[in-house]
Amino acid sequence: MMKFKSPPVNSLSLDFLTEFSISLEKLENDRACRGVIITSAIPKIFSSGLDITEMCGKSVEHYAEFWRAVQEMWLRLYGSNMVTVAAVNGASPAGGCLIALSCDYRIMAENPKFSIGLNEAQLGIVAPFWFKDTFVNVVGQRIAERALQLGSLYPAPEALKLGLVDELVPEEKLLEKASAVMAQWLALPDHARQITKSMMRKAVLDRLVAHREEDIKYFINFISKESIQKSLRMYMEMLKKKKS
Ligand SMILES: CCCCCCCCCCC/C=C/C(=O)SCCNC(=O)CCNC(=O)[C@H](O)C(C)(C)COP(=O)(O)OP(=O)(O)OC[C@H]1O[C@@H](n2cnc3c(N)ncnc32)[C@H](O)[C@@H]1OP(=O)(O)O
Repeated sequence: MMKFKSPPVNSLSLDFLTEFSISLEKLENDRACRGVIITSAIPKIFSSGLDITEMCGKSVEHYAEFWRAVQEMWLRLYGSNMVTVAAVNGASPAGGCLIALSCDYRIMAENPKFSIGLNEAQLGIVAPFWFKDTFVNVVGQRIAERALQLGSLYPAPEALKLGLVDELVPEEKLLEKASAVMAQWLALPDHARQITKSMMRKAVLDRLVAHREEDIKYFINFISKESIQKSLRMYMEMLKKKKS
């Protein structure tokens, strides 16, 4: 089991992403480890998504390093040979949602206050093609088109209806259920499951691998625009104001 613990809200900073990727690599190389359950140690928060401060007012070199780390995390998780189960025990916007979507199975706590989705459009930014592809592979083209354009965050019951998560369980039963699902998936021979998983995900993974440097350039170009920087600053101010 991997438990995110980066207070206050498990934002995906460069350090967090690097540590996450290294942990995934270690587990992947450990023949005794056939599956991983991903959850959070922070109450009410799975992950608040990419750390916005990493995308604000930094150098081009920093943006490149950060984006490469985001790509690396996704390539490792989406391309993992292990069985991956997300036990979503709190809010899961944007990059948090991407992590859940990249797993093989998503179980969410049945709390309508917890929401999940790719809300980038609400921040005035665009979910990259590989976020979009991952989303489409889970919910299908029509639901993804609407959800991504509106940047919708869905409360747990709605997320279930759309197929964004596979099931809801009472929060106190989340890990028990995740373990039961893991046991069910691990009952199959690894080889057949892994080849099937790779077959289903290969095209989407290959697309980023083939365009990785181009994608970094797009990101830098996009995020460096003054209009985008302004949107992000306003969004951060709004988050801070919400408290007072
Ligand atoms: C041509 C096309 C080219 C495309 C190129 C690519 C373009 C760029 C693509 C970028 C993709 C981005 C993906 C992302 O993941 S962006 C991040 C999106 N995340 C969010 O919108 C979530 C924001 N946060 C919240 O909604 C709430 O914080 C949350 C519900 C998660 C928790 O609420 P709670 O009330 O418990 O906590 P607070 O809001 O008070 O937050 C506590 C402190 O944490 C700070 N915070 C929150 N989220 C983030 C974040 N994502 N990054 C950095 N910091 C964050 C918040 O400001 C509070 O800070 P202070 O205590 O200092 O006030």
